[in-house]
Order: sequence, then structure tokens, then C-alpha cells
Amino acid sequence: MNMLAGEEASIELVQRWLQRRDSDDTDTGSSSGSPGARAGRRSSLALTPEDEPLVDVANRSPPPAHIPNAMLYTPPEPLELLCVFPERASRVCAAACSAVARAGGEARSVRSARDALDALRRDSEAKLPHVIVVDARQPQTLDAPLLARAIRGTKNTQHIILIAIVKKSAYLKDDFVVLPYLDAGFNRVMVETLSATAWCAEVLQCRAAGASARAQVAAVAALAAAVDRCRDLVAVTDDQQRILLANKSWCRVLGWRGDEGPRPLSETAGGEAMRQASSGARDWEAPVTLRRRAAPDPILLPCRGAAIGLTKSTSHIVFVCEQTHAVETERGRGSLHSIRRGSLDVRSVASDGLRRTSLAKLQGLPLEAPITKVISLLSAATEGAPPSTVACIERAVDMLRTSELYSPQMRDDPKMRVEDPVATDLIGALLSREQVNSNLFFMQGPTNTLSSRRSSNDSTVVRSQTNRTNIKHKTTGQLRELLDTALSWDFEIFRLEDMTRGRPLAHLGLALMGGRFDICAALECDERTLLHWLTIIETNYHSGNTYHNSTHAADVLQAVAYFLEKDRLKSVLEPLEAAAALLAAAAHDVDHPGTSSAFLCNARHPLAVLYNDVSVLESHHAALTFKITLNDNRVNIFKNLDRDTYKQVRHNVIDMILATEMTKHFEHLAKFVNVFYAKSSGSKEDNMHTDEPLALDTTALSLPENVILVKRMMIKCADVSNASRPQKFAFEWARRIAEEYFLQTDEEKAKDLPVVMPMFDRATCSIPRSQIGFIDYIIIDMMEAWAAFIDMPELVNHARSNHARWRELDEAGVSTLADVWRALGHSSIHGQLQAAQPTAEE
Ligand SMILES: Nc1ncnc2c1ncn2[C@@H]1O[C@@H]2COP(=O)(O)O[C@H]2[C@H]1O
Repeated sequence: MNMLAGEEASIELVQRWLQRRDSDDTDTGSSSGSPGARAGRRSSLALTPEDEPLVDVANRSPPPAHIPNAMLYTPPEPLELLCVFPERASRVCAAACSAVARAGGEARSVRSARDALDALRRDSEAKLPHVIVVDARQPQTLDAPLLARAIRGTKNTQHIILIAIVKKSAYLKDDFVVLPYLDAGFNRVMVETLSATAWCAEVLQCRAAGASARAQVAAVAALAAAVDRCRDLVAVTDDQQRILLANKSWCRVLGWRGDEGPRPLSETAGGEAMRQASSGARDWEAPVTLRRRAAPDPILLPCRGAAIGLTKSTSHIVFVCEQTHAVETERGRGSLHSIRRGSLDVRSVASDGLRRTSLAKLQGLPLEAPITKVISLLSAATEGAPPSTVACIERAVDMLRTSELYSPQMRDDPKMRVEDPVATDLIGALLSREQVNSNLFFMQGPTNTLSSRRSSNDSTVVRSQTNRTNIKHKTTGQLRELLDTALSWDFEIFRLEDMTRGRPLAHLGLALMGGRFDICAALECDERTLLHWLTIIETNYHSGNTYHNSTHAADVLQAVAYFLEKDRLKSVLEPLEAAAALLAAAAHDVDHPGTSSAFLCNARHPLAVLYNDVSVLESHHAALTFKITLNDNRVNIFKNLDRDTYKQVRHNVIDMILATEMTKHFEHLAKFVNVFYAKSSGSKEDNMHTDEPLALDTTALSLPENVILVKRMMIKCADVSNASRPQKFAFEWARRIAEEYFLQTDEEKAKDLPVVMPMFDRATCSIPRSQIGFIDYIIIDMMEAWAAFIDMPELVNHARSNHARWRELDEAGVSTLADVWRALGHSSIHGQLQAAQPTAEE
């Protein structure tokens, strides 16, 4: 059934596409005949706007009616071709290159996706190729769709024509062979050919198509810039009367943001504008009422309107409102940080006349929840209020009605998408709650617990895990000296990993929990039980994971211990709460498989089924921690606690482990900021929205529910503190997490699962960009809030200096892991450390 539905959808898609092309032909008076006839005439499917004969046709097709001809002029330029063919002496590649030479252009060829991307990133804009031909005949050697996605994700490549070369046999076998290539960003698919004539025709058409598309987009951009610089308020709607473009004056006067998606005209413009807009009149003049978002009273402005359309029907309506009488209401806008703004700016649906009635009804209901009272109060405030106030309150009520008040949606930010696909990939994967992919996949051989997904051999950080239960309690010499520095921010965690032969958690745990913090006293257990607990927890970390292994657990534990030493936390947290925080840190990723929750959901892993695809990994870490602990009296550190105290510790540990889930990142951050950074100028929300320094207000610490926010924030910051460590540590952690992401991508491809982070492919991924994105969007805001709270400015300073170093590397063209380590002058920091350090046994 599914398959039939899928096939029908594909057929419909193709039919729609063919119909669209037919109607395009009719519009321009072309007589190219039926789709079949056209397909038969060409060596490849024509997927670009032009479908012209094989001559130099740049600028020949009629320009769109509303872009002046002069703006569409493009001087002819020699064709630049880039071929990506893995085979050393590919004859197809040679045919393409010689055709380009005959047409007066220049051709280059590279043999790998990485070299292709390097060429694009290195070249100045003027030298970017017009056409890139990618050999898609051997997917095992070159993943053409992946390369196309990476190219499309690179700056200024929208106008490059991408051609995929496929085998004749594949082309003839499958009616829909082109679709996956089109989806990936190719413009055309061409059957392998050695014919110089076919190649010549192809490249000339491509140049024409590319030149025309470039000219049109550039002309539109120039017109938009002109409109932006105009003092009058200008807006353009589509035929559905949704505002698609609003110039700077419009935004400033009416309190709009520049980057809003389409908004209904009715939200802003009053009756006369709407009446004129729907009348279909070509040109009109009338006074219109415009509502301002930040001011109670609307303004009345003289307006000129025009209906635009290439054919008889209207496609756009232009409004130009004279600024002369407008009262400007400059809203404090500051330089907004995109994620902050996104984090609280949950847009409401358009208001309607019925809302007042429903608010009135709500007041009468016998509901007691605080949110209901708030909504009732707000609805009471609308009585007799001016329309603009009512509209504001109604929007606020809409927001309050959503069940997930603190959950931001990752906005579809085109700037970020185009400019930084790696960051989009990473942040999207970390924050997205949409974990299940619709692709079908049946797991082979289900297991009950997380299976160790790879053998220790395929990891670059392989640790021997033998003899784990035989951990030495007494530490001497160099190890002791190292552990004595366990409460410094530049603690040598990788040295500890080496000296303990991959058992840092038990050693560090004993030193910090048993020694400095003496949690045995709070838990009323002996040190031996604690040691057993640490050992078994460490055993349940996967040593084959490059990142999520017990060294990461030890690192997070060390960060939490460091934070707990800060005065603010010492004064707020009870010894039992501190103990719970240390335990949670040590166990927060236990049995992590090295793949994300999204992966487990897509793979229909038993744990994803068990936890209904919700917080899969974090639920498992928390549950397993207690299962392991309660299972055996020798490790049960809680065995002497009375029922209530046990309940309290258990609640604390679970809450903190669950708080490490990144899909709830902004929820936790927003709550923390709203509670502890409130009372400077303006509202709490305004505080999140500007770059003004936040004013810390710790009076809220008297409420237990706010102390929970502190504990969550503490473990969250510790969990990703690697980016706020001194550079040598931060870079090694970046290497480890990237390696783990790459392995997940490899596994997804091997098992034909959806690829959660397609940009994390070891051949093409830019490590500096992923880290810049991670610091920009996840780290900086959170560390700023936490650093001010515990008075630890170095958290932000390290993050900023790491960011600056990654930026330097990015600007120097450094991209892949290998590039990074080469640029830093060694094969791996950790490799150096390993060579230099003696082990615990020594
Ligand atoms: N330096 C980093 N670069 C990119 N992602 C990271 C980095 N450090 C941590 N993360 C991600 O942040 C996530 C925090 O929760 P997890 O430990 O489950 O998984 C972690 C990684 O996916």
C-alpha cells in the first residue's frame, strides 16, 4: 500500500512538473511540442528555465515584464567548467573538457568531493565555475547527491548549474532516475556520453540558463535594495494578500522585524487597503489605516497601490504609503541575537473576531490553574481597551495557550541555512524534537539493552577495559599529584585518561566524591560501596565511543565539582543536593551507544520503542543508573538512606540527568534567565532580546523550585563545558565528538537509515564551522548567564577565544579533521599526550 501510494505521488510529481513546463511554453509562445518529443530531442532532461536550441542563446529569451530590459543585460563571459570524476583518466570527463575548450571556455577537473568543495571555497566569486559536472556512476566512490547538497550549502553557489552523469543502463531502467538528483540540488541529469557534439550543446545551454538566472536574481536584489532605501513605507503582497516584502521604513514605523515570513495584510492594514487590494484595480490611491505593533493607536497614511502580474491575473500588490504624516515609534531593538530572539518569539496565529467571545467564556469556567487565571485577567483587561491593545493582548493569550511555553521552534532561518549548513545540521539535530523519520527500516536482531554499536577496533580512541573491577584504591606518585589538581579548570583530563588506562571516572570520582566532597557522609555509605558504584558505572560506559565514554563522564563530573566550589552554589545547595549533582554527572551518559536518540528512533531500537521516542537516551541513562545501583547491595550507595531522603536524592539525580537533553536546551535556559535576570530595565523578555548586560537577581533563590533551575543549569553547562575549556582541551573534545558524528553518519548510510546530520561526513565536513555554530548558538548565551551567576568569567573567555581560533582556521580554509590537526602542527593533541605520559601502573 505504502509503495503504491509512494509511486502515485512520484507519478503525480512528474506529471505536475511536465504540466508546468507545458504551460510555461504556452506563455512564452514556444512550440517545443509534447514532453515526450522534447525529451527525445535532447541528450539530457532539460531542467533549467531555458530549453533552447544548441546555439549561444544568452539573453535571448524575453525578459519578465516588470524587470527593465537594461537590468537583465549580462555581458557574455567565457564558460568555466569544473568536472568531478574519481576515475583518473575518465573519457567522459575528457569529452566534457574538450567540448568546453571548443566553446572558448575553461575546464578543470578534480577527483574527490573534498577537492571540489575546496575549489569552491578557495576560489574568489569571480572564478566560481558556471557548471559543475559530477560523475554519479559509482556511488561507492563518490556520493553525488551528498556532494550536491554540500555544494548547494556553500555560499554563492545557487546559480551554478549542477549536472549529474549517470549510466545509460540506470537511466533506461528507471523512469524516475532523475528525482533523487533533483532533490539533492542537481539541475540536470545526463546520460554518460563521449559525443563532443552532445557535450558542446549541453554546456552552451547551461551557460545561457545560468547567465539568465543570475541576471534576474541580481536585478530583483537591486530593486529590493532600492525599495529599502526609500523613505516611504513600502510593502508587497502576494495574490493571497500576505505581505512578502516590507521595506525598512515599514518595519521601523510599524514595529515589524525585517526577517518575518509572510504575514496577512489584514493584521496591519485597515479596511480601505483590503478593499482596494481585493478589487483587482491596477492602480489606485486611497488613505489607509495601518496598525503599529508597539503603539496603541493606528496611523492613517495616504497610499498608492498597484497590482502586478505577468499575465492577466494579479501575482503581487504593491503598497507605497507616504511617510510625511507618520509618527515614528522607534522600538528598542538592540542587536538581537538570533537564537535568543527565536527562543521566546513564539508567533501567534492571526487574531479573529471570535476570540473575545471565547475569552469571555473562559472567565466563566471553574478552572483553577494559574495560567487560566492569567488568561482570565488578561481577557478582563481587553474590555473597553482600544483595538490595538486588544490585538496585543489576544496575541499574548495565544502564546500562553500553547502547552510548550518555553520551547522554541528552530526558525527556518534562510541566512543560516545558506551560509552555514554544517551549523544548521548540528544545531537542528541537537534541538529538534522531531526524532522519528518516516523512512521505514526494520531492525535486524533486536537487543534488550543498547548494543555496543561498533567494535573497539573501529574507534580512534580505543581503550583496554580489562581488569576494570580491580581498580586500585590507593593512588600514588604522579597519579596522586594529578588528582590533587582535580579542582582546577585546566585539569589534565586526557592525561588522567592515559594514566588510568581509560578508567578516569573511578579514580577522579573517588578523589572528588569520596575525598573533597565526602558524599559518603551525606549518603551514609562507606567508601568501598562508592568505589564499587563508580567502577560499575564506568564499566557501563562504552570505551569504543570516541566522545561519549567514561572520560566525558569524568570531565562533566570535574566541571560540576568545580562549579560546586563557587560561593554562590556553596551557599545554596545542601550537601545531599551536591552529592546528587556529582552522582548525576558521573552517570549522566551511562551506556551511551555513541549514536543519538534520533538515530535510535529511526532504527526502531527497543529503547526508542520503550520510551516512545521521547527523551530516549536520557531516560535510559537515568533508569539504568538506578537499576545498576539497586541491583546489588555492594554497589548500592543509597542502601542506608531513609525512604524520604532516598526519594529526594533519586528525584534530584533523575531531574538533572533528564536536564541534559538538548531538545530542551532553550526551555531550561529561558527559565533560568527569566528567573535570575529580571529586574534591570524593561520586561524579562526584553532582557533576553537585547545585548544590554543582564542584571543578576538572586532573590529568587529562596524558592525551592528555582533552586532546581540552578541544578539543571549546572549539569547542562558541565555537559557542554568542553567548548569553554582552554583550547587544547576544547579542540580535542571537538575532534572526538566530530569523529562520533561521522561514525553515526557512516552507520546510517550502511544501514540505509535516514541521515540525521548529512553534513557530518568525514570527507566534507568543516570542523571549524561546526564549532563556530555550536559556540554561537548553544554555548555563548548559556555560559554568559551561568558565568555571571557563579562568577566565573573564564567560561565565556575561553569560549570566545576558542571561537576566534576556529574562525581563524576557517578563514584559512581549514576544514576537515585532518586539516585541523595539520594546521595545528600535530596529528592529534591527544596523541602527543599519550606519548608523553606514564600510566597508573607505572
Ligand atoms: N564541542 C562540541 N561540538 C559539537 N557538539 C557538541 C560539542 N560538545 C557537545 N556537543 C553535543 O552536545 C550534546 C550534549 O548532550 P550529549 O552529551 O548527549 O551530546 C552532546 C553532543 O551531541
